[in-house]
Amino acid sequence: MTGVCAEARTALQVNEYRDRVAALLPAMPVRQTRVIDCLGLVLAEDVTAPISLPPFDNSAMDGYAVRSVDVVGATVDEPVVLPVAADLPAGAGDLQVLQPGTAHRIMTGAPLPPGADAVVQVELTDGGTEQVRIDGSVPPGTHVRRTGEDVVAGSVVLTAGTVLRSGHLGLAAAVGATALPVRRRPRVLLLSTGSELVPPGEPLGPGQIYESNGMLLAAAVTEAGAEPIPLHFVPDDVARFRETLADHLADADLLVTSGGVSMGAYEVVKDALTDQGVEFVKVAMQPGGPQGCGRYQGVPVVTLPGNPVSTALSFEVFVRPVLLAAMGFTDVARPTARASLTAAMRSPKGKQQFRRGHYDPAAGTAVPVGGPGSHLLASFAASNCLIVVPPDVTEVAEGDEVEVILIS
Ligand SMILES: Nc1nc2c(c(=O)[nH]1)N[C@H]1C(S)=C(S)[C@@H](COP(=O)(O)OP(=O)(O)OC[C@H]3O[C@@H](n4cnc5c(N)ncnc54)[C@H](O)[C@@H]3O)O[C@H]1N2
Ligand code: MOO
Repeated sequence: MTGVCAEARTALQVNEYRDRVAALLPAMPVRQTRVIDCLGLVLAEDVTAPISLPPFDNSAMDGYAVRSVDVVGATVDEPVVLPVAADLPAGAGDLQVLQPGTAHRIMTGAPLPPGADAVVQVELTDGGTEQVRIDGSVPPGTHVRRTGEDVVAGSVVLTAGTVLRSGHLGLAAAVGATALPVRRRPRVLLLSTGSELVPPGEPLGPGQIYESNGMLLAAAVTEAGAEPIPLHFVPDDVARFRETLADHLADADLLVTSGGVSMGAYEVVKDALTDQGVEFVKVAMQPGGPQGCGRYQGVPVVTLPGNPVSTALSFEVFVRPVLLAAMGFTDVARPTARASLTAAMRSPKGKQQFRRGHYDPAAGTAVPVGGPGSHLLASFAASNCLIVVPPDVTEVAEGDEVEVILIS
């Protein structure tokens, strides 16, 4: 009992440990990055449009460019007939002036010829190519898209801090940008540990399990917008652990390991990194109690506990916010909600519990999914929220209001 009490006293609170991890990773440098590679990243500087959009007055319809005065009073019964003096497909560059009393056949997106002030859409005509019969009048400006109506050259089109979505990237391309200033994605070295691990695809021997934390973490790093460098796994062998990292540390912004951090006899991560700049601690949370962080050979390290849900949750609570902050996101927290719990739950005293659940926004309920065990990966996968039970709460009754963190 003495050890447990001592541990409870020395355990860090979730926020304290989160701050320690957060201090490890600096903001990533800003790089001009190919537009296609910027999806989901934060724009680091304002972007100014070198051109207007549209860049020139052009037609919004397939039809005929005219002077509106030339078609005043045109109707089906009393049409106006004009000679067609030019044909303007989209991309036409060499424009003749539209002479009074003539029409130019024009396609959507083609530049409006000088002298024209309106477009008659083809449906109001006989579609002629030598001359055209126009069955309706059009006021000036009809079906004309004006220069700069959308964007004026020299104006800011994308503001620093924007999280770049498809529309923003389309706009960047529309004003001719090939690269945008964004913070580089952190490169995250991932190494799992455990002599029981076997890669999926191979037969399982006695006592063996498939390695899954590496897959989960690589996907979670990608989901966060960072770049995983998966080193897969090593057995519980300190020399192998160090050798495997040796060639890759120089390329990494962060090393994330899983397993080997608890109290057993073969804690490879703890053995390899203790007194090497990494401190191992207990955090007052469940799952995810045993943790470690620091720097190994100058590289920020976060060592996650090996149980699959512990790994997943520890990444969620400690690593994901740090990656987002390093990429320039200001809002790094997941959305939360208040919900009515549909079944009673117990929680260990002094620990912040993150139970897996299903949040139903319409009903305002949180349904616990599976039990508290940190091996219950299927329950985690079936969840869309984490139900938070604060450290000072040991029992929550059915119908009690709880905080949920929305993770998907
Ligand atoms: N005497 C104590 N034992 C344990 C304590 C403790 O405080 N005292 N803490 C428990 C808690 S809580 C956790 S969490 C685990 C953390 O242990 P490790 O980080 O050392 O993890 P391992 O022992 O290596 O593995 C735990 C568990 O997870 C499985 N595992 C590990 N890596 C993977 C992987 N890459 N893919 C799939 N599954 C993995 C492993 O087989 C074990 O079943 O310690 C408790 N023990
Ligand atoms: O704290 Mo461990 O991470 O529950 O299973």
